[in-house]
Parts: sequence; C-alpha cells; structure tokens
Amino acid sequence: MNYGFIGFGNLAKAVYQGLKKVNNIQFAYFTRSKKEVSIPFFDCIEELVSFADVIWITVKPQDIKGILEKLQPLNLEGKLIVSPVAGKSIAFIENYLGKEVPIVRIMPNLAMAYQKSVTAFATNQPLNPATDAIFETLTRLGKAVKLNEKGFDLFTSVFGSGPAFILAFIQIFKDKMKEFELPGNVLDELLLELTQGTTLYFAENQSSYSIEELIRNITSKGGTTQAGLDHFHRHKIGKHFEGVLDAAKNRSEEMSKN
Ligand SMILES: NC(=O)C1=CN([C@@H]2O[C@H](COP(=O)(O)OP(=O)(O)OC[C@H]3O[C@@H](n4cnc5c(N)ncnc54)[C@H](OP(=O)(O)O)[C@@H]3O)[C@@H](O)[C@H]2O)C=CC1
Ligand SMILES: O=C(O)[C@@H]1CCC=N1
Repeated sequence: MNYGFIGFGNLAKAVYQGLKKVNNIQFAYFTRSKKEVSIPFFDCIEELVSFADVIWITVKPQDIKGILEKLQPLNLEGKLIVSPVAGKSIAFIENYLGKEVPIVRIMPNLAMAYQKSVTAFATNQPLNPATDAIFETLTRLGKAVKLNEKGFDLFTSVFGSGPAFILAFIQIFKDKMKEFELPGNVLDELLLELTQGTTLYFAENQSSYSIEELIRNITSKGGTTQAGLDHFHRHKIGKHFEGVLDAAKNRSEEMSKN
C-alpha cells in the first residue's frame, strides 16, 4: 500500500512517524520545498498521485482548494483520499473531485506520532473495504471513532486542538514555578511527571470512580485544594475555559462556510 502526502508538515510527519514501522506501507510526499525526511520526494503532484494508493491531503485549510483544483483533472481511479483538513467537509472535496472518489475525512491530533491520537472518522463510502482499511489503520494510531460530520466542529476543538489547550494550562503551572529559579528543562521534567502521574491516577481509577470523586480524594476539608477549587468555582474558571472550546468550535464552523 502506497501512502502519498500532499504537504509534509506537522500532521503528515505525525502520521508517518506513527506508521513507519508498519511493514506493508511505503511513503512519499509532494511539497513546494524538499523536507528533512528520508522518504521519496516528488516535486510534481502528478508523480505523487501516480505513486499513491492513498492520497493524504495534509495542507492548511487555506491551501486545500488549490490542491483540489490540481487533483481534479488527474486520473484518481483506484485512489482514496484522506483529509484531516479542519473545517472542510467531504462534500467540499467531492465538489471538486466527483462523488465516485472514496474520501475519508478525519480529525486527529499530533499524538498520532506515538499511537495516542483520538481520531474522528467519516466517509462518503462506508461500505467500501478500502475506507474500512483506513479506519483500521487509524486504530493503530490511537483511538478512532466513526462520527457524523456534524460532530466534527466540536470534536476538532476538544481532540484536535485539545493538546494545545492542555499545554497552555501546563504553561500556567510552569510560569508560576519561575520563582524556584530551576532551569526550564528541569521544570518541564517535573511538570511532565505531574501530568503523567495525574493521567495514570485517572487511568487506573476511571472505570470505578468519576472525575469528581478523584478530585475529592485530593481535597481535604478546609485544606489547600479546597481553597484552590473554591476560587475555581467562584470565578467560574470552568465556564471561562468552556469559552476556549466554544471559540475553537465556532472557528471550525466558520471555516466550513468558506
Ligand atoms: N497540526 C495539528 O495538530 C493538526 C492539523 N490538522 C490539519 O492538518 C492540516 C495540516 O496541518 P499542519 O501539518 O499542522 O500544517 P503545516 O503548515 O505544518 O504543513 C503544511 C504543509 O503543506 C505544504 N503545502 C502548502 N501549500 C502547498 C501546496 N500548494 N502544494 C504542496 N504542498 C503545500 C507545506 O510545505 P511547503 O510550503 O514546502 O509546500 C507544508 O509541508 C491542516 O489542514 C490542519 O487543519 C488536523 C488536526 C491536527
Ligand atoms: O488549529 C487548527 O486549525 C488545527 C485543527 C486542530 C489542530 N490544529
């Protein structure tokens, strides 16, 4: 199976890193400038298309239209398109390429590189074994869920952009720790242990306890955690944070209109 990337930035690199050890997949890419990676580079889209069984459109949303216009006159028989492009529907892609091309729309995150993405999947050909094979491949890269396209905007905000929002929270902890005057990399290591420890605590207990109960286990009556959580609730920080997720979701909706 040949996977050809159109665009080889953050997302394509994560897919490649997550799948490079799989025996029966060969990779190549097409971009405007050659990248530091040891897979074949094509400087012409026709050659990439002729190489690929699966064409990954891994460019930014503002660049997808130009790519689809280039793909439109090419012979796409026997090819399958995968698009992780935020805010661009299957119908948008079909509009350029025609309905008979199998299209898989996904919304992953960069943890694909470590087989830890949470990825949404939708397709125009659910009965085609080739689209099923892509779903199977996505399950190698973390958790994959079949989702109606209507859900993609919210999913993008929580699981696509989510890692950036969680990191932004960790950055607040890091900034707060500055007064210890520890080197940045030491701080990062400590925060990594904190987040890994928290994730493990969640993972080990989530089948038996709710998140509220897990928080309660850390909270002593009249203690430090309670003081922090009281501030959290009094100032509606959860509600404000929800605004971050809503802003990302709204932006995804807006992008679908262009
Ligand atoms: N980054 C993320 O966490 C996630 C991204 N996505 C989606 O994945 C897509 C890619 O994002 P990301 O990888 O971060 O973006 P990047 O900017 O890192 O990569 C985009 C790539 O597209 C190439 N490119 C741009 N225009 C063209 C063109 N006309 N012809 C050929 N190649 C082109 C660029 O290379 P060059 O300039 O050399 O051509 C570059 O390699 C986006 O649509 C995004 O919505 C989805 C989920 C998560
Ligand atoms: O920021 C973006 O639009 C993309 C989609 C999800 C993560 N990155």
